[in-house]
Amino acid sequence: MSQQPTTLMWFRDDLRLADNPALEAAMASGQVTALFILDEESTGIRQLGGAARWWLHHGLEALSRDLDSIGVPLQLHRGPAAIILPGVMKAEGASEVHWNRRYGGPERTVDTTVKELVQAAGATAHSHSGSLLHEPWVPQTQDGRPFKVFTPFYNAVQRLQLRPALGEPSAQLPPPPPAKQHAGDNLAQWRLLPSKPDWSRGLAQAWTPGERGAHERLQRVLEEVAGDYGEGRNRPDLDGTSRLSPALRWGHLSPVQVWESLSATISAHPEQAEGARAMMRQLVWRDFCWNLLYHHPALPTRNLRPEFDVFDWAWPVQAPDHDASEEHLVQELAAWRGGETGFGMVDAGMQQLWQTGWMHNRVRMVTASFLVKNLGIHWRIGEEWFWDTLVDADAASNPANWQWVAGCGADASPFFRVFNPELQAKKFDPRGSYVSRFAPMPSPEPVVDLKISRAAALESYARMKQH
Ligand SMILES: Cc1cc2nc3c(=O)[nH]c(=O)nc-3n(C[C@H](O)[C@H](O)[C@H](O)COP(=O)(O)OP(=O)(O)OC[C@H]3O[C@@H](n4cnc5c(N)ncnc54)[C@H](O)[C@@H]3O)c2cc1C
Repeated sequence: MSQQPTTLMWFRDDLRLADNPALEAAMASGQVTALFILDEESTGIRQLGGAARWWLHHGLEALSRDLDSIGVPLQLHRGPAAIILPGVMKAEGASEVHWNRRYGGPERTVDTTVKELVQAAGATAHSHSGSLLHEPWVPQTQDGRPFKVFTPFYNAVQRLQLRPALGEPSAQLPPPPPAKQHAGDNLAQWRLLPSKPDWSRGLAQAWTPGERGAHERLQRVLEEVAGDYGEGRNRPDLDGTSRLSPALRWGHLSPVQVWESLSATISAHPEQAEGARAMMRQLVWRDFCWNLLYHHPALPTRNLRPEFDVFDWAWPVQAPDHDASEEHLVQELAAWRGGETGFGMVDAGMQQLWQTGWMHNRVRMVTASFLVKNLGIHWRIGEEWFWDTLVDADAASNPANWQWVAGCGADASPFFRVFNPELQAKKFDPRGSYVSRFAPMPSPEPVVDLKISRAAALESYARMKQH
């Protein structure tokens, strides 16, 4: 039997076997060796947050087991991808590498460099579309520009043809030779898990990272959540949303798989169509955020609306009785992070985030609005905290949503919407069960006066508009 050429599959944000276009193509063309590179050194690549590292550790363990079952070895390497990947190709004698595309600025630069190096070495690099519903350059306005507002983007996406989801690849034969010596790191060497203290118990109780856990949750969502999503989605006290965000973030599921499953639910159970369609619309929000990042690579750090650069969150100074000293702001920030602001909905959200690595969307909006508008602290500081603590933190959805709440984002969100955490709690946690589950008791003294701080925010905004 002739020896098949070795092909590399480079995993990144797509830790799954099924509906993985790059893996499918790699397996069609040769004997596959899989690779994951922990790259925290290439220019501009953002270091993963603590909760993300926890997820990555377990996600890679699961991936490695799943790959084992189809006879594909997984190598782990750490360092700049532009050095590591060509090195692995050489060591393996690989003539091809496949990956699913990434859309952040620094990641795209790395991928372009890697492609050039691979080609210069006489091999080929193939990129595939596997992590979004549609590539970010596909939905366009009538005059060929990227969208800046969600609703027309959503309408345009509705008119596009979605690729069909792929199944799981069959096992490769003959079985691979035993792992070569020095074929990468051991996962434990990366020390992705927290120790001293180990704060991950709540995360471990809440989540099962990996493709299997993701499919189990998807099944449950289809059976029990999607139909009522229209009403349940705003209720943090209920299991009313999919909680698939980390599975989508790490690519244990593709958005195409979720979309297809929801479409099938609509066909089989038309009475669930409203809820399922509302959930599909949220998947388009995910694509929209990646569109924004693709077309505005500075999204994680720069206001999308430049007029906000002038005023840049300096308004607490304006509130008559507000202590705007740096020391006081640091205390307020600590109260926000620690869930000790004295506002039940904010505190419950921040505690849920700390304990489980996830927070309900409505509460994310409330806590973000509170930080930016009532405490007058820059959205970037909140974004960084979420980046560190969310298991689903991603380079597009996190800053895009922070900017949306702050009012400086691309979407036409009215800045004047300052969420009132007390009213939000009454409306969306009517029995108080969410707040009493997560918020500390007794509730601390409120760190700020809602009315005064709101008025100060609005006044500063009005002044900015006059600028
Ligand atoms: C300040 C702030 C920060 C956020 N940071 C992130 C983040 O880092 N990563 C992240 O995935 N989401 C983020 N979101 C969006 C949203 O809160 C989460 O996607 C959602 O709460 C995840 O829960 P779920 O899976 O149950 O969502 P569901 O309501 O079940 O929605 C289904 C899927 O659609 C996508 N989705 C839903 N809402 C949004 C949205 N507003 N923007 C982008 N995608 C969306 C998610 O992939 C989600 O899993 C943020 C929202 C806010 C207000």
